[in-house]
Amino acid sequence: MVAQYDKTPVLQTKNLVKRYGSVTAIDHADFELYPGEILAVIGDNGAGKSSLIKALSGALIPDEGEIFLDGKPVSFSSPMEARALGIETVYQNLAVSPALNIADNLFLGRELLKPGILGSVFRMLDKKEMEKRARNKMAELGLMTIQNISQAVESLSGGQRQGVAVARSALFGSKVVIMDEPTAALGVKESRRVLNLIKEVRDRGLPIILISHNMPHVFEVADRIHIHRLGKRAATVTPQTHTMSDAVAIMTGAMEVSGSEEEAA
Ligand SMILES: Nc1ncnc2c1ncn2[C@@H]1O[C@H](COP(=O)(O)OP(=O)(O)OP(=O)(O)O)[C@@H](O)[C@H]1O
Repeated sequence: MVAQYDKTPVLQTKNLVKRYGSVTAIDHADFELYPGEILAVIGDNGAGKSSLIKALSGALIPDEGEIFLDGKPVSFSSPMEARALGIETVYQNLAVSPALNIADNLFLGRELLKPGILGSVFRMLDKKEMEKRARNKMAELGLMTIQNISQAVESLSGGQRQGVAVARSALFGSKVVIMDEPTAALGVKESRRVLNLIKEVRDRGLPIILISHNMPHVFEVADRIHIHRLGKRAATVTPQTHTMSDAVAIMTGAMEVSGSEEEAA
């Protein structure tokens, strides 16, 4: 799917504010994610990226401002509410439960029950159906180098584990997938696989917000790059119009971006 910048943003914020005492973590931040794109969010430590992502995923309730999903105002008071609306977040650390198998991980917290009375009254899990759907999703995303869906996740490599987390988000994220530093703990080869997977998810129609400190990764996969500084967007650039050093300069305040450039980007 090609990014559609003439459409209504899938996810948008206007004038979002979050204060922690005297610290303003989100300072009237605007943000837009368009259909079909990978939008990277970058910024220096403490710029407010996590706070923004938490607001978008229901983990933080903003003090002011608005969030729009498909153009409609929304508010979430918990990550569960954001998930129910199709916003799925893959956190770096809480990606998977090692002791569980792949299928169980994919359906963790959203287990399918058997049809009829076995499910509705006896709450029996539909293991076969979950395994079938898990296998299909993993195959669809090119992850079936992992042969055995009932293999414990602790026996997988870091990249494969991240793959399971990405597959889970693709399975349930109906509108948006947010990925927080998905390659941070991975080696070169594994990072490559996960980056390809991220592109695959985008190409299948789910827009992605990618938070990363890894500039080469950002510049490789992002369609646009939202640069966050001092609690708000300093600029939105693309890998075609700006270099990595431009992005770092904007991030640190060494390069000023005029209002019109910000608007045009
Ligand atoms: N729960 C909190 N209580 C108090 N201050 C907070 C809290 N969470 C974030 N902050 C402050 O808000 C500001 C933005 O933090 P945030 O974690 O959003 O930045 P970040 O860009 O994600 O940083 P990093 O890249 O280091 O993770 C920082 O000054 C931080 O100290």
